[in-house]
Amino acid sequence: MQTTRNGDPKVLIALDFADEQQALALVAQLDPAQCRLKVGKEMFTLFGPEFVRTLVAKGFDVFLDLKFHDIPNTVAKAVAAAAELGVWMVNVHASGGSRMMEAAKAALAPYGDRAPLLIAVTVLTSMTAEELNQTGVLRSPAEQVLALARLTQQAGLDGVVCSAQEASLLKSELGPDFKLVTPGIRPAGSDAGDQRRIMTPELALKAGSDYLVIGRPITQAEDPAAALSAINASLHG
Ligand SMILES: O=c1ccn([C@@H]2O[C@H](COP(=O)(O)O)[C@@H](O)[C@H]2O)c(=O)[nH]1
Repeated sequence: MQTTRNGDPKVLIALDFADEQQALALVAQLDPAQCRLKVGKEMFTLFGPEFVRTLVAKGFDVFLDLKFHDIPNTVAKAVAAAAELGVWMVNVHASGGSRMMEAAKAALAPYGDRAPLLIAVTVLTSMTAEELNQTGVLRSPAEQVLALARLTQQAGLDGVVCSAQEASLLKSELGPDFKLVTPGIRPAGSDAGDQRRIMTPELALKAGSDYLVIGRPITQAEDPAAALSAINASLHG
């Protein structure tokens, strides 16, 4: 598993921008010891691997959030390509199944200590119980998250993406070392937007989240660096 030069900042800032220069202007105000960065589908599709390499070269730990979901051979090759970029974390969808997750894990073995953390998405934090039911899953979000997290742990991955609302359940069922990465984080008073299973940063950390994914509450703030500092202060307080 990749060792990091930056300590262990808890906040992963979701860089969801259509304009690369706007994203880089924000990054210029940030310190790799205070946050990590997440690159998702929008920026990767627009600006490709070179954008990821730029962030890595600036000394940031990068979570490449492309949520791979495909046949085992394809996903294995995709996570190996992510490892080549030098990212700190990469993810797949747990609903791709055990064989797919095991293939992804095996593809990272040659990277040894340089391998990124490999985690799996359970139930998207934007989904309600009703929306989950519409996909044919009749369990509650918490039950489905736990079932997929167990499958992920059995496949040998490092952790899952879930909402902070499931964090205490997962920590008690799966143990302290299994990493919980939680989007849907909203400081008190901020707009939920399309997120549904949300929690404040302080409560998420107390509930057992290892890493908090925070996008718009920081990136759309009048002063993003100040918004990050306030969140970090609330976590240490
Ligand atoms: O279940 C999930 C998985 C991924 N995400 C991603 O996290 C960020 C959240 O951004 P906000 O602006 O804080 O809502 C975004 O990039 C999503 O693609 C998620 O929200 N939920």
